[in-house]
Amino acid sequence: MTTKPSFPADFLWGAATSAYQIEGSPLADGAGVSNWHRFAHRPGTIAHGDHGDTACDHYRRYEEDIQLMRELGLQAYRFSIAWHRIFPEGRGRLNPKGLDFYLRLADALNNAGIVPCATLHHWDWPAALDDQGGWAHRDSAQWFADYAHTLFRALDGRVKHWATLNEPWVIVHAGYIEGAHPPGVPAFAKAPHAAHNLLRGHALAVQAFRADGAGQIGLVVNLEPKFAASAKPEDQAALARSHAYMNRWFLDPVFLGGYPEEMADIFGADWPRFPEEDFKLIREPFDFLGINYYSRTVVRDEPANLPVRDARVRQRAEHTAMDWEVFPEGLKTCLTWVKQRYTTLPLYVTENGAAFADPPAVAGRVADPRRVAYLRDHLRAAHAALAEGVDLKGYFAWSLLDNFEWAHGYGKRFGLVRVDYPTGTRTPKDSARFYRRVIESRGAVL
Ligand SMILES: N=[N+]=NCCCCNC(=O)[C@@H]1[C@H]2[C@H](O)[C@@H](O)[C@H](O)[C@@H](CO)[C@@H]12
Repeated sequence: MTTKPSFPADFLWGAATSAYQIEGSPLADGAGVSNWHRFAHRPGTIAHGDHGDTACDHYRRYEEDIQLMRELGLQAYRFSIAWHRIFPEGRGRLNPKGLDFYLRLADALNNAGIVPCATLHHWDWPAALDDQGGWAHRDSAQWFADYAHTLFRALDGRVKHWATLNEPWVIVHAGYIEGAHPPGVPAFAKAPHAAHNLLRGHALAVQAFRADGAGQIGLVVNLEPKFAASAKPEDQAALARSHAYMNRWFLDPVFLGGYPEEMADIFGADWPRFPEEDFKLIREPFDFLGINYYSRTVVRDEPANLPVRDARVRQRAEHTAMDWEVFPEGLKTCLTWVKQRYTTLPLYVTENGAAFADPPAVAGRVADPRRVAYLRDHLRAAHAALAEGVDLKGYFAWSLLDNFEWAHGYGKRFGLVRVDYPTGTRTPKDSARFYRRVIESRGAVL
C-alpha cells in the first residue's frame, strides 16, 4: 500500500511566466526598445517570424489572468519585470508609467490573495545595454544592481519574494555561445565574462536588498542531470565537462567560491583569471535557490562538438514537443544533489512543465493527458525529495499560459491554460483542473 503524498500545509503552489513571453505592448507607456523586441523583429531569428508584439496581451489583460489564477486555486504567481519599461535606456531616466504597471499587478495579486513572486531579470532588458557591451561589460553588474535597488524600494510592501536572475546559464549559452538569443552573435571569448558579471550583478543586487528590501531574495537556475552513454573513459570525461558546463558553472562560485576546473578545459585560452575579490562578492548569501527542471541528458564524447565536446544520445523514452526526454526522477536527482553538494537553503521548483501538441479547445475543454501525467509524475518526484529531507518550499508550474517560447515562437505550448492567437482567448486545460485538485488536496490526488 503506497501512502498518498501529502505536501506541507505551508507549501507554496504557483505557476510561472515571464514578461516578454506573455505581456505584449512592448513599447507601451514609455517603455524602451528591449533586446528581445529588437531581436525578434530581425528576420530569421524566430520560428514562423513570431514576435512578442502581442503575445498573450497580458499587459492589458492581467486582471482577467489573475481571475484565472484564482480559479486554478494558485497561491502564488511567479512573473518577471521588464527592465526596459522601468529604465527605457537601461539606466538613468526612470519611466513612472512602466513602473506603475507592476504596482498595479502586485496590488491586484495581493488583493486576490496570491503571493507575487517577482524575477528582476528573465532575459529581456533594454537594447541600449546590449549596445554598451551587454553582460560582457564589467559595469553590467552595477547597472543590474541599480535597477534592482530601484525596484526593491518602489515595490516595498507589495512584493516580498524576489529572484535576481532567471537561468543565467541560458543567457550566456544561448546569447553568447550559440547566438540563438540576443545579443545574437556568437562571442565565445565573451561568455566567461558575461557569466561572471551576471554573478557579480546577482550578488550586488542581494547586497542592495539587504540594505533596502524586505522579504526573501534568491537565484533561479536551470538544472539538467547528465548521464554518460557508456563507462568508456572518454564518455565519462564528456559527462564531467557537460555537467560542469550546465549545472556547476554558476552554483560552484555562489556556494563554493570558485568555478569548476572543467571550465578552463572547455574555454582553453579564453578562460580568464578573475580577481579574487570578485569571488568573495559572488558568495554573498541569499535566502533560497529556485530550480527550473525539465529533463535530463545522456551524453557521449564528441570532440568536434565545441566548446563542451559532448553530444546528446537520444533515449528510447517519451519526449515532449521540445524533444526533451520525460524523466521525472531527474527532478528528485536535482533537488537532492543541490542539498548534498551545496546548501540546506530552502529550495523552490520555480519552473517545471512540458510542451505537447495540445488539441484545440472543444466545448470549453482542452484534453492534455500527457501534461497531466507529466505533472503528476514530477510532483511525485518532488514529494520523494521532500520525504528524503530536502527543504522544498514550493512548486511553480511552467507555465500559467501558452506563450512565446523564445526562438520557437508560439508553436510550443507549455501552458496550463490554452491561449488561442490572435484572439487571446484563454481556455483552462485538463492539466489546470488537475493542478487545482493537487493544490486543494495537498497532493493526495497524485
Ligand atoms: N541545452 N539544453 N537543454 C535544455 C535547457 C533548458 C533551458 N531552458 C529552460 O529551462 C527554459 C526556461 C525559461 O525560464 C522559460 O522562459 C522557458 O519558456 C522554459 C521552456 O523552454 C524554460
